[in-house]
Amino acid sequence: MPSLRGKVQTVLRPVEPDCLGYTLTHEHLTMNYSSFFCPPSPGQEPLSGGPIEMKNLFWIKQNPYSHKENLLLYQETDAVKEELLHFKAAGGGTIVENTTTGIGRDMNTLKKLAEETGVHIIAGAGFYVDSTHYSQTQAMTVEQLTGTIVDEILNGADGTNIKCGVVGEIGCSWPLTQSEHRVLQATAQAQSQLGCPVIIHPGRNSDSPFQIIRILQEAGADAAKTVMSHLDRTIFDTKKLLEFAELGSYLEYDLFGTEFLHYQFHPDIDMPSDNERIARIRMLIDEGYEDRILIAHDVHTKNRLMKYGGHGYSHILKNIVPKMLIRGISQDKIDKILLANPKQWLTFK
Ligand SMILES: CC(=O)NCCS(=O)(=O)O
Repeated sequence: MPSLRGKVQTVLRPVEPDCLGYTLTHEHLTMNYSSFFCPPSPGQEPLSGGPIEMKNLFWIKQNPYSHKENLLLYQETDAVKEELLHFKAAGGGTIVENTTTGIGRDMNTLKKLAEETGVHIIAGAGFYVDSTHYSQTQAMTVEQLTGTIVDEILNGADGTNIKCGVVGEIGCSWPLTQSEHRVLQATAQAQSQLGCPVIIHPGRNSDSPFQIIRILQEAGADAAKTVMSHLDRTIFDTKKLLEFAELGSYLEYDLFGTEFLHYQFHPDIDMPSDNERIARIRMLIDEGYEDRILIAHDVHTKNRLMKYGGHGYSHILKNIVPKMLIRGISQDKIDKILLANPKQWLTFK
């Protein structure tokens, strides 16, 4: 088995890190999120069925998890292909596809999309949050879970010979469950065997990222090769965010394009706007963390696609980068965030 050291593993083949180009480190191209359906507020039930139309788009934007069809991104491969070509035309090179076991990972579709668009696609190994763990997953030991993750990277996932190139997004709830704890330990063991990149979906509590990094490190992981996703909705207090940054993981703001009044998964959380995300990133750069920042959109519902009036996969390149420049983030720093940092993270050690 040739070593992956110094390479990035896409769904087509291992490639040289220099060929990645602008990289979004947290997206989904095909996924089934139906198990996270949130029943709508009383009186709004009729809105959750039926097709996505102009007249219900605003409601879906505010209640993305209450519209049944909106959760079935896997039905939109043709639109996703078109939008990947749009991403490429906007200067994009690579997408890390974070769909793991439990939310409908589809390796064959990822391979086809990579072949047909020329965009580098990197697939995720491992498991999403506990509520999606199969009973077999719940029953597995850390060693067995490690074996599965390693196999998905070295030999291929889901009965294919198409290989994953990162571990994650590894799903964590708050409070963390025992099964998620074992998956984290297995993630750390796989990382220490393979030198691979890891990406984590934390629970919706500001203590969750700290707990996760501690568990990973105790099990042998390298925080410097690990991404903490979804910081947009997880750590709001500046002092606490800087304390977390000190632990050494990548700091990912990956919900660009998500702007709504009411965050259905956690009503106590006010989802920030894109302008607030840019201000946070600016603060982290000013504090010296420019080598640790990553950004993405985490497209995972249909309404985020351009086909349905959403921003697609090009919003960061077309709209966020120009706004970052206006807010005093230099092109040099932007290139770190979209080019150098992803390349560094994705290269096997
Ligand atoms: C696919 C996925 O994990 N979506 C949820 C993102 S969120 O930050 O927990 O809302």
